[in-house]
Amino acid sequence: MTSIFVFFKRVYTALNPPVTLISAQDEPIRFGVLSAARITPMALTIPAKNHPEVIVAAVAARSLTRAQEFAKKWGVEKAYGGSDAYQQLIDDPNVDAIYNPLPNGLHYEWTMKALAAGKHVLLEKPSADTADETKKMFDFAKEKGLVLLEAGHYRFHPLIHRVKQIMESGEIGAIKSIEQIFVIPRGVYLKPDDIRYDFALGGGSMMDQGYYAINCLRFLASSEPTSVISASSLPHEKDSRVDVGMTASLAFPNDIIGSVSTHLSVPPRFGFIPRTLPKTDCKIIGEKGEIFVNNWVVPTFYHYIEVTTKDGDKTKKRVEKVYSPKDVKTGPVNEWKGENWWTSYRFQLEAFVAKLKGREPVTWISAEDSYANLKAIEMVYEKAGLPLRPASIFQLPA
Ligand SMILES: NC(=O)C1=CN([C@@H]2O[C@H](COP(=O)(O)OP(=O)(O)OC[C@H]3O[C@@H](n4cnc5c(N)ncnc54)[C@H](OP(=O)(O)O)[C@@H]3O)[C@@H](O)[C@H]2O)C=CC1
Ligand SMILES: O=C1OC[C@@H](O)[C@H](O)[C@H]1O
Repeated sequence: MTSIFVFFKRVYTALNPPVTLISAQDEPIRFGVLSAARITPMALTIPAKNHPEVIVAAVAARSLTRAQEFAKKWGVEKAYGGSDAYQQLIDDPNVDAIYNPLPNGLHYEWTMKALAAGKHVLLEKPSADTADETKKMFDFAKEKGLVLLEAGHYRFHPLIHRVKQIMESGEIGAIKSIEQIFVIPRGVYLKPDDIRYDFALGGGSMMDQGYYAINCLRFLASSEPTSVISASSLPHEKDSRVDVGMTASLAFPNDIIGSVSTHLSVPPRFGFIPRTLPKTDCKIIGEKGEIFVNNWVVPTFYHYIEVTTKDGDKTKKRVEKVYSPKDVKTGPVNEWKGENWWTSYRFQLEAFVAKLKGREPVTWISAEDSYANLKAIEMVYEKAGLPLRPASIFQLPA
């Protein structure tokens, strides 16, 4: 009974966090949002309510009505609409940082434009359609002295750091394999015309759930894949370049095999029993045991880590949950700021603002890391015989 109450309280507070007054000592960071994308409330406007140094100052959408509705619903001060709205937002002198949740294929163009206008950027994952574009954006941000962060939010939540800590403790012995499954049920979240099914916009399951699966493999293996052993895609019926699903197996240093399985549209069981929830599981197999992690992508709602170790004939099992940094008993994560209801997006916002303010964020996703993730995604596409997502034709004016 207590745990059901704790669950509801945590989820309710994550979605309705206490509103924090803007700090009087410091200038707040004023965000502008490119588009009225569905992810924005979760990734920015809700966490911003609770951040004492963040104001969501403006939103731009292709339709003014849509921008105004979004602004009204989420308490955003200003709305820009129309064909020039994105540029107007970027040029707004009251905006310090841009949140870019446009379709993947537009990430490069609008991030480059925002950086050119002197704005910091919190950029949705994956950074761009190609590794080459990713490098160009991060190089440009460095040249301009601006902060650019790929919004790989799960990496800012303490859960995945605890998983890595268990692996590194040697408890399950040398790591042999890491398996990632991230699949979402048909019809519940994505309509047939979703941006994820559009090749020109950088669609495909490897770009979407594959971003996380590959990222988590690389993070937990603490290395880059040396080759893709096999990769097989489930093609979209209207455009075979778009992978509705992908399974791939990758070789990592130290004889670790990583595997990913992604799907944008898992059919109902037996063709008629609907599935409702996405599945995000990770299984790490070591020489002396296993770690199973359920729901590491959005852990605040619910998750568990199950550690199984073998000692001769005896098998020991234990379950851990890491909602707050304090749940990690030893090591630097214990010192992180955060509550059990903080979402991965709230932790991410904390880090992004810290970086902008010249403080040291507790953790970060580097330019090299963002590049390497796209590179690994490209290796999978190549092995599967699919073309890379199209590079943007946008070029910054000289
Ligand atoms: N971090 C996370 O947990 C998540 C991240 N994402 C990432 O965020 C991004 C957006 O995803 P999501 O919110 O699901 O997407 P949506 O389709 O809801 O939003 C995309 C926005 O892009 C704008 N847009 C501009 N040009 C086009 C175009 N040609 N076609 C379609 N839309 C266009 C639209 O803006 P307008 O309002 O101006 O019409 C639309 O609101 C993706 O990169 C995705 O990978 C997505 C979900 C979760
Ligand atoms: O980033 C994401 O996280 C959750 C998924 O369901 C979604 O498709 C993806 O874009």
